[in-house]
Amino acid sequence: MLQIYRVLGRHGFRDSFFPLAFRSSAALRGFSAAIFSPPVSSVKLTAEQVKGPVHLQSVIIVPQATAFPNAMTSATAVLDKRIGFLGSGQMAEALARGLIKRGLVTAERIACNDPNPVRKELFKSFGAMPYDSNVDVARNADVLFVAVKPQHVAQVLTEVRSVLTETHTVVSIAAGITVEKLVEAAGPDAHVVRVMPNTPCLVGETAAAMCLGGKATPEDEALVRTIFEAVGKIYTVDEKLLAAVTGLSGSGPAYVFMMVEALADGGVRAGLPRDIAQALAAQTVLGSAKMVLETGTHPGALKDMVTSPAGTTIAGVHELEKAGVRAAFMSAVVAATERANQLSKM
Ligand SMILES: NC(=O)C1=CN([C@@H]2O[C@H](COP(=O)(O)OP(=O)(O)OC[C@H]3O[C@@H](n4cnc5c(N)ncnc54)[C@H](O)[C@@H]3O)[C@@H](O)[C@H]2O)C=CC1
Ligand SMILES: O=C(O)[C@@H]1CCC=N1
Repeated sequence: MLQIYRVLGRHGFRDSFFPLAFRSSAALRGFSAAIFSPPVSSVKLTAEQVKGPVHLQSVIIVPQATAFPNAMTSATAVLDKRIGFLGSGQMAEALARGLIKRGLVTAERIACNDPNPVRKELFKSFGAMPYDSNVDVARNADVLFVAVKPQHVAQVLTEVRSVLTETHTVVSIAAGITVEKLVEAAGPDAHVVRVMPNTPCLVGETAAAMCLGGKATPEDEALVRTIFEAVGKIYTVDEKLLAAVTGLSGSGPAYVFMMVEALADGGVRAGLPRDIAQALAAQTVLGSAKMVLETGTHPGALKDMVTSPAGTTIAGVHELEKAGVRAAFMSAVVAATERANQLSKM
């Protein structure tokens, strides 16, 4: 029977479970702060918990209070890798800040470059290390995020190609740039992972998907998973599905922000003060999303639970249906998906 050890949570850590094989393996080097309980072999593990040690091959657990006295949320691990950003724009900032906030990396282990000095100053302001060239970033990073606009991806990868080694994991977040193009620019030996994240990684709630390319290994995949699971959720998909991911979750925050803004406007129109209307709108979206995720109940059934016969909600729902709101959301996802497909052909 699989023997399970429990690593007791300390200083805000969640308890973790490890199969016996990992108790003495290299994967646990550095777990000096962890306390092992007696084996608890009867414990029921979720698939995620069993996968845990695999993800932890490149991390070291330390007590959060020692490592990150100012961390805003509890972290389970510190990544033993340096992170680099080629391009320090909106998405790079959201990811960098999210990773720091979650305590996965310390800011000084984040390298970045950008031709815009304002962006470099901004990264410097939260403790990251700006460099003068993309090559310098690559030399000072193990995980190298390509976070420029799609049309600049080939150029920046070609620039750093000569300094890439097999220890680099190159992660492109560019919409529509295929792994084939990434490998063409980075070289056939590059460990390439293509990810489509979204900006809520800033608050630890990204919805992302990835696929592997070039010489990328399961270790690269596990590493990228560790990074994105620190700031939300990530799924591995076939590359052909990444355009749809881009149309749904990559672009999706914009649709939801528009919805929150419009709901708040409706509240103001109905007489609420702006600040209360906006807070109620955002909290309603948050709570409803949580109900979908945590209950596993179909959203249609959850909607039915709100709509009383001849009540208020059905009157509102009727207006949404008359305006074609469902078709509008579907069309938005499809249009953004088509645009992502266009980008990959350019
Ligand atoms: N913004 C979003 O919500 C999401 C963006 N993405 C992808 O992330 C990538 C970046 O998007 P954003 O952050 O929104 O764009 P952005 O325009 O905010 O950031 C791109 C940055 O790259 C810099 N840059 C341009 N040429 C460069 C070079 N040669 N070397 C280094 N830096 C250079 C620009 O100065 C800019 O600051 C895009 O490929 C996009 O498809 C993916 C998912 C979501
Ligand atoms: O609008 C864009 O092209 C990027 C990709 C996904 C979200 N923003």
